[in-house]
Amino acid sequence: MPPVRKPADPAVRLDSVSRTYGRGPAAFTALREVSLDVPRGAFTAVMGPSGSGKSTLLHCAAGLDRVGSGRVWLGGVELTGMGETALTELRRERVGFVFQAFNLVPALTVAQNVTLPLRMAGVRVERARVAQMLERVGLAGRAGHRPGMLSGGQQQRVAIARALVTRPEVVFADEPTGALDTVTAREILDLLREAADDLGQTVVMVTHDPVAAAYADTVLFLADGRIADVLERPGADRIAGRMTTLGARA
Ligand SMILES: Nc1ncnc2c1ncn2[C@@H]1O[C@H](COP(=O)(O)OP(=O)(O)OP(=O)(O)O)[C@@H](O)[C@H]1O
Repeated sequence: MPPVRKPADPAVRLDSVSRTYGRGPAAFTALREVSLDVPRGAFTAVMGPSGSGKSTLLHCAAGLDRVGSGRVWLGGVELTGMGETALTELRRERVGFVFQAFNLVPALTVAQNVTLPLRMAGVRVERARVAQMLERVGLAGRAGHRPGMLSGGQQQRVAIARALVTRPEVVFADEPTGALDTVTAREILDLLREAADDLGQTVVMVTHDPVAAAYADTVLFLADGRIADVLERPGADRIAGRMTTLGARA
């Protein structure tokens, strides 16, 4: 009899996740029984009207926020019920983050910013690996510069190198192009796309921009805290059209 192959664990799994902010009459349910699997090595975009729960979904999946009910796994490890210390460690070692505001440490050089997660995790820093990461994001000559000497797009490249350097289970990007001009935004999206294609890096990105979402393999649409639709490899026009029917201005 052929061996039974167990399907590979998804990079992220949410099982019937709900999240309510506040209590009593002021309570607001931002996620309502959301279930999804994010496949490994894929680039997934999360779209939806303002307030539909995109950031809440990302924070719950990344272990930055606690769910009210339901269960969350990251790389086969269940986050739900994990203690704060274990969660912090897991985020440090298995998750990469890219934010709209770059979030670099201004007093540190580019190379020091990139190696920060490794040093915090007590992992020996391989110089060659850092050089390789800076090369990948097009900043080979900038290792000794401070973030203040770089453009916004260059700072976001540093943030991407920092997110990739630990070879995390997932890179979560929250509006990574929100503060950038169109041309620079495309360059950042190319880097995220290449991380998935060349490194097999799982990427989950929240965005408002249909053109940005069109770089992803899969686009999830949220509306009122629920998954309203999932499109595979849609073009920007189709994404914009779907957003319009969800009541958003795309
Ligand atoms: N800490 C909080 N306390 C109370 N309500 C919150 C909190 N965080 C988010 N919310 C509410 O939950 C809902 C979903 O918020 P969330 O930030 O996940 O939406 P979003 O889709 O990311 O929105 P946007 O596109 O505007 O960033 C919103 O109505 C928001 O006001």
